[in-house]
Amino acid sequence: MTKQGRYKQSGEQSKKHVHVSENGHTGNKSGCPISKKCGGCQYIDKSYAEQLKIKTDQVKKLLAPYGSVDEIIGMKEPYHYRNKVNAAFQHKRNGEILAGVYEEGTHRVLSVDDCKIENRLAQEIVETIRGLLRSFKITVYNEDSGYGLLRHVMIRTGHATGEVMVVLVTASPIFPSKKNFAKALVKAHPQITTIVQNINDKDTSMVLGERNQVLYGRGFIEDKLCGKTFKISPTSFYQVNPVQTELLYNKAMEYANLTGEEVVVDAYCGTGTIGIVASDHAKQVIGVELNKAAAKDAITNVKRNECKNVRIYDGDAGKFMVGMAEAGTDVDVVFLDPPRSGSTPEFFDSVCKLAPKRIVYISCGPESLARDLKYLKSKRMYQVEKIALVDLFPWTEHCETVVLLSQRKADDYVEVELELDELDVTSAESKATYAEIKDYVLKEHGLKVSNLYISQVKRKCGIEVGENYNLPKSEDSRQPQCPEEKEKAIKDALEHFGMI
Ligand SMILES: C[S@@+](CC[C@H](N)C(=O)[O-])C[C@H]1O[C@@H](n2cnc3c(N)ncnc32)[C@H](O)[C@@H]1O
Repeated sequence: MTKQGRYKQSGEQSKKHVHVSENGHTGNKSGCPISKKCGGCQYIDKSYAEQLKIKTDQVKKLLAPYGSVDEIIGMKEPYHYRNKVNAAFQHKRNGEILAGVYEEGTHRVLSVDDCKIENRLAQEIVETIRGLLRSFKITVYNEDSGYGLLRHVMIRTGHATGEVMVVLVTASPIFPSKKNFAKALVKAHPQITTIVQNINDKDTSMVLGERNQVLYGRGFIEDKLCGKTFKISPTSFYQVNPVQTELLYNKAMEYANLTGEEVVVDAYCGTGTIGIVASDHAKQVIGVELNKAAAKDAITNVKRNECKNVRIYDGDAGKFMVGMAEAGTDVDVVFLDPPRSGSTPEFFDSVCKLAPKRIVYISCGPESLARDLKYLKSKRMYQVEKIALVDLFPWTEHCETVVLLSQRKADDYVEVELELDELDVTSAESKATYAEIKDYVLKEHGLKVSNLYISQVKRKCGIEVGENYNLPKSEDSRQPQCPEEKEKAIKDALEHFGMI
């Protein structure tokens, strides 16, 4: 759970404690009474101008070996931008209920009067829920004893649409008077468009469980970004600062420089936002996302925005790219927007095989970005052209980076070519190419093996090699069968490459 403070808005009061910095943005010396304990806003005591400078310096230092960094794109009004608010609850000894955030590194709930970054309405709704708990006799979950019902509340708001989703996370599916509770909540805040009960009955520090039950409305909200509409479910990823996200996506589109002719990959696509925004300017967009709920939302979003040229796949981006490379798909531009931990060598090896003209890397983790750029640099195929910074997370130490890489001229690098007979169209789950398997078998066993033998053994081991790949053309045609010795050697190779 993120650790930001919240509650009763006293905007006027907090203004008394702020100071104005050189660029007119305000800094906060004492505006948040729990900032030291909460730990969510590491830069709460700095002016906004100082925050931007620190972030720029940090990224410049990390990315110095790759290129120069453009001036950071800051937020005009860097307050109450978070469209997702999580609240934890706790009973005090005197019976009073606290609603707030966990004190950093603990599971003690901190109650707060004001949070600079969270959506104001969401904060008011949390406060209302806290009040309703007593009248509805709803108990608060106690992590130590395992008793109690309400574990967390998550509120997501659509910045452009004004839609509001309240997710009540309960430890049990049995929620007495839930419909009446939902009714009372909507009466207090008619802006709420949907209420979902999420059941989390596991002993875990994860906020959300796997089951959802809609108590009111559609069970999701919609928001708009760059003129497109997006469905947001309780569990799907959606950027928390929509105002800055539009600037981030605009920068990514500028870097991609699409003309309408390109085949584009949107890797780690979440609910499909980047690919859908790109789709008006591309021939075809292929999105891939691991989280099933997000991929499902992405498919809905493709239909919702009537994008005829976008296809979404559910799966691991690295493995998906391996499959694309092995199938020899034409790709012109790759967007990737991985989680903070960054991407993988497997992903970049396949990107190099696909050889798109441009790569647009969007990152919320400068360290993992630097690591990945180092890896890409070692492949000598791409060079960094531009680096932009967009501040998506004012008052915190986090920042978003966009990097444009373009393919170096052919004589600057050694191109790795895939042979046609390597094409094994459904090899998304394979980890080594046929050539790699052949090399291994020759080196380790001194045996030469054919593609046919490899495909026979792969099939025997239950590895999908494509419906008709290397199968006899007709029922009665005779094909040589892989001898036992070679079969053993190929199996050894498959084991070596972690394929069986
Ligand atoms: C930083 S988010 C970006 C989402 C989207 N591009 C956006 O702007 O909203 C990273 C996404 O990567 C997904 N993800 C994490 N690991 C993945 C993997 N191995 N393969 C594909 N997607 C993955 C997450 O579920 C999440 O939706």
